[in-house]
Amino acid sequence: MLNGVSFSVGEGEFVGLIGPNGAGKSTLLRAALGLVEARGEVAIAGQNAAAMTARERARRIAYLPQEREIGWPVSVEMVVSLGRAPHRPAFAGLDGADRARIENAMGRMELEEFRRRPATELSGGEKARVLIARALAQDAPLLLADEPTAGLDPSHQIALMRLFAELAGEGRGVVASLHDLSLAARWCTRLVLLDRGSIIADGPPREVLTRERLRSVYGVEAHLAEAEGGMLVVPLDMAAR
Ligand SMILES: Nc1ncnc2c1ncn2[C@@H]1O[C@H](COP(=O)(O)OP(=O)(O)OP(=O)(O)O)[C@@H](O)[C@H]1O
Repeated sequence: MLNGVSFSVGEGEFVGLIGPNGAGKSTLLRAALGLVEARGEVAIAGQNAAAMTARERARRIAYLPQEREIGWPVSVEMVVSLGRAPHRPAFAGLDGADRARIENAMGRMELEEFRRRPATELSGGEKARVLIARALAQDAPLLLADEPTAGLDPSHQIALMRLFAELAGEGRGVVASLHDLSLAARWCTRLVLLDRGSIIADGPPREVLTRERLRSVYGVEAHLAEAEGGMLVVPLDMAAR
C-alpha cells in the first residue's frame, strides 16, 4: 500500500527508488503503469495515463518487471523484438528502423552471441539482460525498471548502471528500484527513499543516504565513504534496537 506518494520524473533524471523489502517500490512502479489500482493521477508528459490505451502507454513507458520468467522457448532475438510491438500496427512485420533498434538493444546488453538460443535456456542473469534489452528496444521516453541489477555479475551491474545513466543523459527519464545502495549512490542523479508506503526522502544521493536514515529505515549500521566515482555505502551490522 502507498500513502499519499507523489513524485515526478523529469527528462535527464536517473532516479533510484530505494527502501526496505515491502516498502512499496514495486507497487509504485506498477501504479505508474496502471497495473495496480491507484487513487490519484498518473500523468505522462502532461497527459493522463489512465485515458491512454495500453499501446499508447507502452510507447511512452518501458517497464522491466521484477519477475524474470520467460514463458516460452522462443529465441532471444524474438523476445527482444517484442519490445517493438507497441510501435507496429497489429500483424505488421518489422521494418528497418525496428531492426536497428533491436540490434542496438541486443548490442548494449551483449546478447549477440545468444540471439538464436531459446530464452528459457539462459542463466538467470542472461535472462535478465534479455528482458532489459526488450525494454530498451521499446525505446520509450520513460523507463521503469524493477530491480534491474538483481542477478547480474559486478561487471554487468556496472554496465547496466552506466547505460541507464547514458539513457538519462540522452534526455529520457529512468526510474530503477535498487537494493545496492553504493550502485544507487554512484550512478543515480536522485534517490527516492520509500518506507512503509511513504516517501521518507527525495533528493541527491548524498542528502538522502545518511547514517541516521540507514539506521532508522533499514535498521543497519553502515559505513559511508567517498571513493573514486562517488559515494560508497557499506552496511556493516544490524543497528542496536
Ligand atoms: N498484489 C498484492 N496484494 C496485496 N498486497 C500486496 C500485493 N503486492 C504487494 N503487496 C504488499 O504491498 C507492500 C509493498 O510491496 P512491494 O512489492 O511494492 O514492495 P517492494 O518495496 O518492492 O519490496 P521488495 O524490495 O521486497 O521487492 C508489501 O507489504 C506487500 O506485501
